[in-house]
Amino acid sequence: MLPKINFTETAAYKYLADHFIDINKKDIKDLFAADKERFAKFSVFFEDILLDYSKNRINDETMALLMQLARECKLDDAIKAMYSGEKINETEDRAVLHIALRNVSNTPILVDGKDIMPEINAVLAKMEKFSANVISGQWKGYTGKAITDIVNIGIGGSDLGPVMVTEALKHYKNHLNLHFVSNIDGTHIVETLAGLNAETTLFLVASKTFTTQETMTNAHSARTWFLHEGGAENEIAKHFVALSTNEKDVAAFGIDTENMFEFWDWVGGRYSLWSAIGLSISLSIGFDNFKELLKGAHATDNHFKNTEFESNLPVILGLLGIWYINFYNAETQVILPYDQYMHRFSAYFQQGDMESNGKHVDRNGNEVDYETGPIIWGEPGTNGQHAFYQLIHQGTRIIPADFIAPAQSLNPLGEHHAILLSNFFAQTEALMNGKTEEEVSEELKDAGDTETKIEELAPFKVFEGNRPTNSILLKKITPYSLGSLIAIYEHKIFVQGIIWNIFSFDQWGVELGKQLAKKILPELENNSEVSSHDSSTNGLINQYKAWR
Ligand SMILES: O=P(O)(O)OC[C@H]1O[C@H](O)[C@@H](O)[C@@H](O)[C@@H]1O
Repeated sequence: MLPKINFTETAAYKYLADHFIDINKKDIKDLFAADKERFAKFSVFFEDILLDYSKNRINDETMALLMQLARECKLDDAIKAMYSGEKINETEDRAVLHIALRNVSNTPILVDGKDIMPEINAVLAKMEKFSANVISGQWKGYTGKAITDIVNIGIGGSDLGPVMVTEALKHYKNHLNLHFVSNIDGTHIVETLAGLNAETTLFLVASKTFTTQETMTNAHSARTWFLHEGGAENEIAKHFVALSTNEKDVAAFGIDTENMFEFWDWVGGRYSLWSAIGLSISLSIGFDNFKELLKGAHATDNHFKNTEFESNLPVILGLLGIWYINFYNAETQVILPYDQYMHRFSAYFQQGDMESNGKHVDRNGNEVDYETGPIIWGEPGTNGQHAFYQLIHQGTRIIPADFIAPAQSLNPLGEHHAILLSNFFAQTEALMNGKTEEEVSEELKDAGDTETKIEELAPFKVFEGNRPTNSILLKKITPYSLGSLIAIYEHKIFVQGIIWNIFSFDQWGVELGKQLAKKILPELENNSEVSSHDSSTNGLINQYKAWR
């Protein structure tokens, strides 16, 4: 059982509320001026990852109180509960064990008294063999040709992780072409299949439940396409495999359960890239690299479990988030990777974070009276700089930002990486320091502007600064370091969920829309006027019918 403590009733929370009044008057740049040790104090290494959190609106006391808050909320007990396989996903009566999927040290992990490691290792061995066969060309399509194209059909957690990781690790990929179909919009599958040859295409039907409407519809369309292109029913096994927990429905679809890669109900969809759902990753970069990804995540898992809170990256990041969300009323959190390969990283954590902590009922079943999960967004730098950074620099909201960059480029090209990184360093500096009216006036004077012009323009050119950022500098993007980084963010979400006293591993909020769509679908079958809904929904449906 997880602790069920209202964090706003802890002593630490009350101290933090008082402390906030004091620190809110301070500027980060003054805190730097007053403390030569600030960077050393507020930065921490984990292997080849450096987290610098010194450019935040914090001092020693803030961090000490945040750590106290974590202790009063019994974060340590919660971590132990997760790692020991307790059913901490109480509303679904399930354990939460993505950490087991990457438990490369193989220490037993028990669920209902049974060690789950042998099952995990068996699926990994099956993935290894299958990946090797497909990559080497030993696995043949129905006309005896090797596979050239892989199409992963899945949505949500059965899509976003594989997409993000295969993109982030594209540098390590082999000759196989990867495609991902998620959207129910027919355009997605039509456009994907348009360039493909059925003889050399392998479909991975990725769905934990194997009942998701989008995935099942797309999978059936892929099957129809395969048969239409010349494949026969009894050749489906050579071109369709399933990644799922639902053996019965996989068999009903016509996929040989020999070609099913299993996972388990204690793997949440948005935490499933480490499971059989990662088969597309293993096919794309080879199983050895997939294993490296798992190893990197495992290293983070050990760090999170064994390191004191004060030097624990997920704990620090989680608590800083709490500081801004619950004391500064920050509504969003922006994630800004300065790495083109990581262009889906923020999108991935939109599901990871928002589906986990977008909850308004606490673990006691009561409405919360504080804010929970933030809105997660972001794009890679430097593209974001030319799009939305204006609002981060000069808008009215406080937007805590995570800047992420690799020190080494995987594509060294002239000055590119130095220019990229100069922007990475400059942005956090600019957000912190801002630009005073004096500095602006000086600049305008140097440019030859008149006194009147200077007075007119200055207010618009002032940057108030004091905008908080974390910088995460990695040595290099490798399967291992990416695995570590993803796991850091996963555990950060866990930390925040524990403090907010919410259940982070269910997702009831995705159900209502699905139910209503199922009710509406039959109403779209004929042309008769619909009147069973509110006037807006009726009006929209009837106009659709008139225009289709
Ligand atoms: O893998 P599945 O079962 O197809 O689910 C896909 C997605 O469905 C729902 O939107 C949610 O439950 C997500 O968490 C999940 O990732």
